[in-house]
Amino acid sequence: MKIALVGYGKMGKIIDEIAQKRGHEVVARLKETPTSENLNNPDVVIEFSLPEVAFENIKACLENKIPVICGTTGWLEKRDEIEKLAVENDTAFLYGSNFSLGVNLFFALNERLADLMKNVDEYSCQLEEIHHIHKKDAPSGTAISIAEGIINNNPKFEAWKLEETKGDQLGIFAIREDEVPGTHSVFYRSEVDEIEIKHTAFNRNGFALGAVVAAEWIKDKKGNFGMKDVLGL
Ligand SMILES: NC(=O)C1=CN([C@@H]2O[C@H](COP(=O)(O)OP(=O)(O)OC[C@H]3O[C@@H](n4cnc5c(N)ncnc54)[C@H](OP(=O)(O)O)[C@@H]3O)[C@@H](O)[C@H]2O)C=CC1
Ligand SMILES: O=C(O)C1=N[C@H](C(=O)O)C[C@H](O)C1
Repeated sequence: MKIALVGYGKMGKIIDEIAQKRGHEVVARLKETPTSENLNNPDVVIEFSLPEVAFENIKACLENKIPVICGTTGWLEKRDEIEKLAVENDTAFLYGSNFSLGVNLFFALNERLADLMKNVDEYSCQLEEIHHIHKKDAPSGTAISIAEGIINNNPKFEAWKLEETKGDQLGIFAIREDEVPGTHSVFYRSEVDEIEIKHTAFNRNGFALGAVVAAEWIKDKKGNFGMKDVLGL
């Protein structure tokens, strides 16, 4: 496949390497808004840029009828508009807050545990995410996905907020530390014990591989998708 990379920072560079190892041609490496010219006629775009520019980047690609794999987080208030554009332009869009296989298995485990806990009043629930000091958004997109998984499976919670859990607001602590690639924990605490489920990324390779696998999957698809569709979870 011909892959265009929109956003060429920590993630873009690793995706470039993995895509080429898997036999793909990387036809663009952009650090600016994509156009029909600078994209260089790709089969698919993989977008890992910044929260403040992702919407315009994705919009430009979809309006050129090019399918997009988006990993950029922190822009989801405009997701509905993007998903409408994908349908209107007869192309495909796939957003993943986290493309690693491990985190997507963690998402399924988290939802099952939340369902088990919905009738158990002895435990409080708290989320924690730890990332490198360069990260622009908080909480992480992965933490938001985890929170949404709990909210959708446990009616005790209506929404999420930064900091401690209070009433029907599920708390997320966002910690920025050194060069941490991404660690996510869910804690259930009672007066007598604690249950923790945790995912620790050792590096960014799992994120990058998942994005390239999603790009291979989305070819010839139409509509809006997530990593659950790619992995069959
Ligand atoms: N879904 C997932 O699995 C993962 C998602 N992410 C998310 O991906 C995003 C990128 O992360 P990361 O690579 O670490 O961030 P970086 O800051 O390392 O890279 C961002 C890149 O975007 C470039 N950029 C700036 N403006 C534009 C623009 N208008 N159009 C296109 N590119 C632009 C930057 O260029 P310049 O260097 O000139 O500023 C830089 O190359 C973040 O939102 C992060 O949360 C990260 C890891 C995994
Ligand atoms: O910025 C990062 O690095 C990461 N961001 C994503 C997120 O916001 O969840 C995914 C991963 O945790 C790394």
